[in-house]
Amino acid sequence: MSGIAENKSILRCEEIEVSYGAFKAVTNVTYEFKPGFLYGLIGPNGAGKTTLMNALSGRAQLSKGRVFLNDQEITGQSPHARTWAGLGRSFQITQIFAEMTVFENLRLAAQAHRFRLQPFWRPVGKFKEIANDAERVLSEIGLEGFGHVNAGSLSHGDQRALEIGLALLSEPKVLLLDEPLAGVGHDVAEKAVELIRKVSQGRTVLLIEHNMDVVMEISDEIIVMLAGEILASGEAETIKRDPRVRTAYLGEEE
Ligand SMILES: Nc1ncnc2c1ncn2[C@@H]1O[C@H](COP(=O)(O)OP(=O)(O)OP(=O)(O)O)[C@@H](O)[C@H]1O
Repeated sequence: MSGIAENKSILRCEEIEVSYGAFKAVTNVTYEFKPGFLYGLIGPNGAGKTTLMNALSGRAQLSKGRVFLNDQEITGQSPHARTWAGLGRSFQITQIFAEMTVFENLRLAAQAHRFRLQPFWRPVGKFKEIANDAERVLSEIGLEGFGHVNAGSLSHGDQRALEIGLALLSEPKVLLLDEPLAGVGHDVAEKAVELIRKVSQGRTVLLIEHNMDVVMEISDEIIVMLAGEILASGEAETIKRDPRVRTAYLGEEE
């Protein structure tokens, strides 16, 4: 491997493959994710986007290939170990505790992170710092007024924001977002896009999103998948003009 290329990427996968029996959901994917970039991952249903994200986060087992975070090989590490190493993710399916308040949800995640960092903390400062972490993220995700509301009674859009907040509490360097706008109404989508922009400051984000306008507007680089492989990648304008993408994905003839 070239030393220069390795130093430039924060996350890298080499020739990865995920198989379900004889079916290859992801095949021969090699990619370097640069620090501070926002990547939009697109492709038709079943193209392998979520599987690729799962392969990076450790939720899908590789049948081939390797994954590196900051040049450290993480192939075979558990999702938890990867989270601790700086690879965070939020899910397509809601992960929040509906019966607990928004603040309690955040505080639990903050507590898990703090205890992992410093398991032998003195209890005196502990609760204050955990509460501060939770407050900071509450404001970062724009839910300041909702700390005491039960998470289950938040609007769908605010629940998605809370999920992003839970992921932020592990202080990820790389954040994987699987359809954070899914089911979010038009009226709040703009707010959600702003949140994604905000959380992408100073970190690398990989975003799966079906809304093409959003992806084209927000991404520094777009990765197009088709049938388990990367068909094309590049800036929005390049991708929009790519005849392979237009034919295979956007459904247009050249
Ligand atoms: N656990 C599994 N067992 C068997 N097949 C699976 C499994 N998970 C995914 N697949 C298959 O792998 C392929 C890729 O699925 P994946 O969910 O990664 O696609 P996607 O691009 O994220 O699609 P969508 O946009 O619909 O979410 C699909 O054909 C899917 O049916």
